[in-house]
Amino acid sequence: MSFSIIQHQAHIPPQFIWPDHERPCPEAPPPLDVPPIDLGGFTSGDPEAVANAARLIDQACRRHGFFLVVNHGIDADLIDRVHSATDMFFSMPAAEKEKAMRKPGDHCGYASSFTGRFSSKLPWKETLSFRYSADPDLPGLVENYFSQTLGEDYAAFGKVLQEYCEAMSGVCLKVMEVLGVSLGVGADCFRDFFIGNESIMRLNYYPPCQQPEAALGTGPHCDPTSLTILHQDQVGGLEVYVDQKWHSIAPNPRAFVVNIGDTFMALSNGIYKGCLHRAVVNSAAPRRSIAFFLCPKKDRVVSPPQELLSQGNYPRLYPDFKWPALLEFTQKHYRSDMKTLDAFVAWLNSTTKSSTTVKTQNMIGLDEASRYIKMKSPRRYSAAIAAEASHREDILCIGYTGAKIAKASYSAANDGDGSFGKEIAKRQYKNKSFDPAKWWMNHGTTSPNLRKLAAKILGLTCSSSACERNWSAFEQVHTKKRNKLLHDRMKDLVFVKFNSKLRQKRENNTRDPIVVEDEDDDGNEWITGIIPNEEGEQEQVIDLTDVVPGSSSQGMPDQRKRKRGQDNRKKKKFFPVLDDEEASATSSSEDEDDNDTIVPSPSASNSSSDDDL
Ligand SMILES: C=C1C[C@]23C[C@H]1CC[C@H]2[C@]1(C)CCC[C@@](C)(C(=O)O)[C@H]1[C@@H]3C(=O)O
Ligand SMILES: O=C(O)CCC(=O)C(=O)O
Ligand SMILES: [Fe+2]
Repeated sequence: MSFSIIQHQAHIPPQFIWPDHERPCPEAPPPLDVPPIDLGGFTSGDPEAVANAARLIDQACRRHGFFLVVNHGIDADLIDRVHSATDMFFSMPAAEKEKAMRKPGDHCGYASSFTGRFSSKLPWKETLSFRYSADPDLPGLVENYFSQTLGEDYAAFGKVLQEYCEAMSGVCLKVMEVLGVSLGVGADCFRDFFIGNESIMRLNYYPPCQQPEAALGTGPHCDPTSLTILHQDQVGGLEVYVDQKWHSIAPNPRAFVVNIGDTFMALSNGIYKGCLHRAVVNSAAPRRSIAFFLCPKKDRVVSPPQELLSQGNYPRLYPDFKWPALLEFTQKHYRSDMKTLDAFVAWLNSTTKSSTTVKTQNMIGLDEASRYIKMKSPRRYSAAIAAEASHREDILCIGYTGAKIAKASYSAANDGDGSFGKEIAKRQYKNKSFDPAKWWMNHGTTSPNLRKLAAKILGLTCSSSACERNWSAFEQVHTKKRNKLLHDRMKDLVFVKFNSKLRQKRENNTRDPIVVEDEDDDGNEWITGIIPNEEGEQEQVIDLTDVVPGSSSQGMPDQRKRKRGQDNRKKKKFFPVLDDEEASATSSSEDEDDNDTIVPSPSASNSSSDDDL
């Protein structure tokens, strides 16, 4: 679909028509008050200029993430040459532009109206995107792209854009210094993170549209990248959504419009925000904007600096990730909008459950939480680690909530708040073996709601091993051949088996817990009460009446003799619990059972899948 045709049509194709609630405002929106950051002043090192720049950028980024950069030092002539080159490219015949056609799943190349990419709400624009790398080992990446993709006739075009990208990379690093100072982590912190950045340059061309009230040049979105440096021409059309309404950002040829992207929002642990913005079109004149999207090197892990977290900006809002994963998500799985980062995190969690391609070291809010927990309370730490190991948001939240509770109790106990401040509360808090749930039940009266929550969460078992052992006992009772036991009987058998083993362990306390004994249970004689002795003839039944609740002597199988092969396994106490008919029912299959491999006692290796946790 070529704009050279549709841009003159009174009625635009339906795919370009946006739903009413997303259409441009009928009236021109009010201008957004974006502070001009004097980059030259900051760079001069003048304390007042530095402080002023940091203050203004902090205010803007905590609110909407947009600001202007002035006194940036970029040659106005260079900017003009880029706009001219942009005009030249988009005025070429479609066939020429299509030599650089974007390939599906790739963010580079020429795209027109995005017909091949989205089925509705198509943006009214043509774009040309390409990679830039600040890596000194990759000089001239932009220049080469143009020569190789469009031919040597475009070498000069590529040279201009290469020079512009290098200038943009420099401006970004300077802005990162200001952001570092404003967040109190130092000028080098974020700057160093983006050294050698592998960024994206995009030329936007918005043709005139005969139904501008129903179309959008670029739909509402937050940039998934780290920082965007945008230079728009004098036509205007950029709008930002702040305080529940759209605002315009007036063109200013001497200023770059800069905004925080999702990746930097994650880097700042949500302190600085990416913001919803869009581009509207008009029926009279084409509009151009040039966007440089700063992205970190592909191997950089996007994780807030420790200095930020130790300042108490905690818990973690986003897990660790690498930019290529987010980029792939926007190119192959999700159309960037205002929820891209949240959708990405959910996607990340689901993919990390099935693969380890993405480091799962920091799940949602947990890494710092579990570090805190470990420092304060090993038991809570184990809850968090179990949660982390389980990849389960609900348990993750417990881990994270556990940390908050740990933090609350720690500060309360130390600040001497109410019931928390009693000597016994402090003493028991310092006692690491004291049960945290009991601590809260004893001393949480000052905050009853938190006490209830704490008791629930800190009282949770943080591992499933007890359940696993029980399920293993179940597997030894319910076999493929003994599968007709009634539900209650089944429960009783598992109860007796599980507890008889516990009793054996307790009685047989000489057992070295390290040595894993061959804990076979002799083909389940414990169920029928038929126990082979050393010679294999004498069979003996032990009356359970006083041991197993609900069993009755008449239910006990009487003595039966049965020839057995020499059985030199250790004689063990087992408790017959089947009544006669069931015993006979199983005894016929019992012989078959004998050739079942004896199921080993539940082992730690019985790892459960996530689903079981
Ligand atoms: C990584 C990117 C994806 C987009 C280009 C860069 C940064 C901004 C993204 C985008 C412009 C946000 C709005 C939707 C989008 C599809 C577009 O209109 O072009 C986005 C870009 C893209 O996915 O190509
Ligand atoms: O063209 C504009 O003014 C904004 C474009 C934009 O937001 C983008 O390309 O991400
Ligand atoms: Fe954008």
